[in-house]
Amino acid sequence: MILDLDIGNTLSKWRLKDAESSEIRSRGAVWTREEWRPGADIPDLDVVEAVRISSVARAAVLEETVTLLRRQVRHVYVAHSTPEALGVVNGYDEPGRLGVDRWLGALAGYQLAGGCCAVDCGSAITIDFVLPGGAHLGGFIVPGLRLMKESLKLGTQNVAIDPESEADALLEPGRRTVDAVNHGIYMAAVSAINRIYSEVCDQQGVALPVLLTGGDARVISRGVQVPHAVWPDMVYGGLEASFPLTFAERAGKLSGAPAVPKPVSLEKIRAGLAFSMLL
Ligand SMILES: Nc1ncnc2c1ncn2[C@@H]1O[C@H](COP(=O)(O)OP(=O)(O)O)[C@@H](O)[C@H]1O
Ligand SMILES: CC(C)(COP(=O)(O)O)[C@@H](O)C(=O)NCCC(=O)O
Ligand SMILES: [K+]
Repeated sequence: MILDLDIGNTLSKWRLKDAESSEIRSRGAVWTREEWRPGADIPDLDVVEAVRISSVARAAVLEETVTLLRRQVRHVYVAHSTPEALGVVNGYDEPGRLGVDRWLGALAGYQLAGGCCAVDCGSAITIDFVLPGGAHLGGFIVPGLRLMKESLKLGTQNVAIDPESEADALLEPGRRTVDAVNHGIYMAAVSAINRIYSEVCDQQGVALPVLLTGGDARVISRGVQVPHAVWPDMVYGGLEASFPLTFAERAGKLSGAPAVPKPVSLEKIRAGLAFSMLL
């Protein structure tokens, strides 16, 4: 079995993948912490022959995790942001400083769609752009829904946005604190994504497919107006592409990859942008 780990600032996600059949056998998530208990937090390591890790948590968390895993697992692969990989050129002045989850998302998105806009809706919402030739432009970092809510300190922390809510309902003015906050932060997040996408496509003269991932991808998806696909395994896709282990991975097949969304025309994006400037 292959154990894939995606250690975020809030949640550490894991999945077990069958090295022979490439099927996903199980998956889970625990709060990001410094110490793991195999068997309780993550699967028993006896069945694991290789681990692939993406981590943006504090360096100590990654160190502890790698030390623990190396005792029991033969192959431990840790992803890092590099100046170039798989046809993508990292747009950061200091490529190693780009969050590795963003880098893996960009690699997966490029592998799947060519140029793309990769949006990761987790503790932070990150919006990264890769042009069809493989140039990563850099991106945008906005606080995630949960961080925005916590920063307000209005006692509404524990009332999450219902992931089933209709986007229309979330656009109405709230008549109590919790709704005012939830609708406000939701609008802040989706307006930022919609606007940033249009601005960058306009600047670059290209309409890019949009891919969403992260814990809040589904609810944010309802408010994103441009065509897009939700790809919960996008970061794992970057791990697969960087460290291909199974037959399917070596053939370039990324698990759980959605159909590539067809972007609207650049003319339409520009018309939308021009219209929003008039208001
Ligand atoms: N069941 C859940 N438990 C915790 N957070 C959740 C859950 N469902 C959605 N979320 C949202 O997803 C975010 C975490 O998403 P994730 O992509 O795992 O973030 P990160 O990679 O930063 O740890 C939380 O901040 C919260 O807004
Ligand atoms: C921006 C992030 C905090 C997002 O992390 P996440 O929300 O997935 O936990 C992470 O990618 C990170 O720590 N990046 C380093 C800074 C940068 O990318 O510029
Ligand atoms: K993120």
